[in-house]
Amino acid sequence: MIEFESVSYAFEDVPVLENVSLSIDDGKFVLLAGGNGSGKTTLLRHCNGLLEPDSGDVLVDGTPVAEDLIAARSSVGMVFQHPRDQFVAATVGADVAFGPENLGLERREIDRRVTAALEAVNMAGREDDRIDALSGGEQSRVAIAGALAMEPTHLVLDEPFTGLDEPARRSVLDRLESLAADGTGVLLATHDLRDVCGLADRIIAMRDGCVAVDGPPAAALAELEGLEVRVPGR
Ligand SMILES: Nc1ncnc2c1ncn2[C@@H]1O[C@H](COP(=O)(O)OP(=O)(O)OP(=O)(O)O)[C@@H](O)[C@H]1O
Repeated sequence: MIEFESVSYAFEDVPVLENVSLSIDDGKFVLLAGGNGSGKTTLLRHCNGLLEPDSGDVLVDGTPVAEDLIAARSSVGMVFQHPRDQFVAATVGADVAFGPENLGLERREIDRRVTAALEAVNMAGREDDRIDALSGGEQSRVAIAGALAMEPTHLVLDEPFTGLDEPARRSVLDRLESLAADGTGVLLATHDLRDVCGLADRIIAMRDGCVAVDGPPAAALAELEGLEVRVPGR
């Protein structure tokens, strides 16, 4: 479980998160909606300690993130908005292996995880491909595989469809749908709910650093007016 307890955070004295409290159960598909600058990225970055609250606490599986960063980062896999921001190696296999290598796992276990993570994103057997030769959709899926190789309980994604054409968007969405069906929790930040809300168990919407709406999709969608979020039918 990921829990935010009265979390506030400011960039240079400008409040960005204000008294955010919420908890996200394992195995749920949760959409984090909100317009530009509403605080989605900042909230996500608190889930695995990339940012620390000025006040309040973020807990993963009951432990404050700052107390055990390694545990939080094993439990919460992060996929950034632009996959290129997260690649550390030139080839697919080396990149996906990077996280498990840093956990100090044995080679056989690392190889097993890389194979499984690439299978999960439909990139099986592509270990030797150069990342810079992949399409945008393939890069996004490799970025997701890099997070999956840590065998996280939650996969946290920040606007993963940015810059993708429709087929690529569809293929990333299909992968997320099957991961969620297999029990991985998904927390996905987006300002465009049009073809993702059918997958969600819950929508949390932010406005000005606060949680403005939180509930099951049908109820939440009815309350999103004025939040700069694209919803089905609009
Ligand atoms: N590194 C930073 N320094 C100063 N201000 C920042 C920084 N990062 C974000 N902010 C500010 O914090 C606020 C929230 O930004 P954040 O990126 O969390 O919102 P967002 O909902 O993810 O928006 P977007 O959809 O545009 O990515 C914005 O006003 C933004 O300008």
